[in-house]
Amino acid sequence: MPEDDQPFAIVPPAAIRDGRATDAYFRRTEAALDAADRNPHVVAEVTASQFPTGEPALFDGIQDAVHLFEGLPVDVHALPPGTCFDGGPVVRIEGPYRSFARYETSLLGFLSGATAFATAAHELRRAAPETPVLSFGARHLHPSLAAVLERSALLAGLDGFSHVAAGDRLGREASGTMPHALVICFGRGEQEAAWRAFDDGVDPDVPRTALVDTYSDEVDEAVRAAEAVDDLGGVRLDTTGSRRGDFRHICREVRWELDARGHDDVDLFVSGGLGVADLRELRDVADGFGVGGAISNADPADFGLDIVTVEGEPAAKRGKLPLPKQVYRTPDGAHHVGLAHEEGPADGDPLLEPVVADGELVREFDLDAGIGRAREDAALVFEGGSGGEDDG
Ligand SMILES: O=P(O)(O)OC[C@H]1O[C@H](OP(=O)(O)OP(=O)(O)O)[C@H](O)[C@@H]1O
Repeated sequence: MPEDDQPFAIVPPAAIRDGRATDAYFRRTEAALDAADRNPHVVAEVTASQFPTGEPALFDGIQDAVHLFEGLPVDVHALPPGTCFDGGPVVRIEGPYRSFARYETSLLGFLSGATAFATAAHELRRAAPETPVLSFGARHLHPSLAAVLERSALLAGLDGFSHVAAGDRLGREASGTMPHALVICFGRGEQEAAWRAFDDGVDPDVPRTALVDTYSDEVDEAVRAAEAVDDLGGVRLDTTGSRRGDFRHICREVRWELDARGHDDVDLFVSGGLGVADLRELRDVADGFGVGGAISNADPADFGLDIVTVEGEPAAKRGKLPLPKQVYRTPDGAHHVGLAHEEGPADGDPLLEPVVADGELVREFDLDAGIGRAREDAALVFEGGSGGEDDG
C-alpha cells in the first residue's frame, strides 16, 4: 500500500498474512532454494534460550501466529496460551521448508512481544494476588499493539485494562479513573468542581474514583473528594516520584484520615511507575493498582526458530539440540523436555498440542479459557499446586 494511502507507519495485516512482513534474507533463501530446485521436508522448533528473571515465562501470542500457517502444507504443534515454560520448544512446525520460511520473522514477533507482556503481568499478579491490578501501559507502546498488550495482561490474570480500542478488539470494556488534565481544566482550588463534573458526566455504572494528588496534599484532597462526591468509590494517588517520600506512609495516612471521617468505604487506588517490589510493599494498604511500564516495557522474549530434522534425519546448528521434542507437565509442576518419538514421564501431560493440520486451524483460542489455564498452570508451577500466595 503506498504510504500516502494510510498515514501511519504500520505494516498492514495483508503483508503479514502473505509473508512480506519478513526479513529480506528469507526472500533470498526462497530464491536460492528455487534456483537449486530444493525444498526439504523439515521439522523446526521455536525455543527461548534466555529467561532473564530466572523464573518460568508465560507463553502467549500463538492465537495470532497460528493464522500465518493457514493454507500452508504444514502441521504445527504449540503450547496453549497461558502455559508456563522455562525451556524446550513452544512451537513445532513440520512441512516443506520453502512453504513457511518467510513466516519466521512474524512468527517470532507475534510470540516475543505477547509472551513478554504476559510474563511481566504475571509477575505483578503474583506480587499482589488479592488486589485488583489494571493495565495502564498502552501509552508506552505503538498503538497498533494495544490489543496484544491488554490481552496478555488479562491472560496473566490482571483484572482490567485502560485501552478503549483494545477493548473493542477483545470484546471487553476498558476501565479507568480520570487524568490530571481533567482536574487542571478546572484549576487550582477547584478540584471539587472537577470531581463533581466527573460524577455528573460519566455513565452511572463507572466507579467514581477521584484523582487526589494534583495540587495539594493527598490527605487533604482525599478527604475533600470524599466530602464533595456522594458515594465516592475511591481515590487515586499517582503522586509524582519527586514528591513521593515514604509512599507507603502516605497511603496509610490517607487511609487513616478517610476512616477517621467515616469514609472507610472509599477505596485507595495507587498508580505511577509501580513495579513488582512496589506492589509487594503496598498490597496491604492499597485496594487497587494501575501499572503501565512494568508490563509494556518488558524486554521481548528471546525466541528463535531452528530446524531439527531434514528429510527425517537429525539436523541442527551447533549449540542446538536436533530431533523433534515434546514437553511435559508433571503433577509436581516440573517441566520435562524429551524426544517426541520416545515415551515421556508416566505421570506427565504432553504440552505441545496440534494447532494446525495440513494448513487447517484445528484449535480455537478463547481468552477466558487461556486465563483459566494460566491460573491453573501457574499454581502447579509456582506453588507446586497449592495455589498459595507468593511472598517474594
Ligand atoms: O507509570 P506507569 O506504571 O507506566 O503508569 C502509566 C501511567 O498511569 C498514570 O498516569 P495518569 O493517568 O495519572 O496520567 P496523567 O498524569 O497524564 O494524568 C501514571 O502516572 C503513569 O503515567
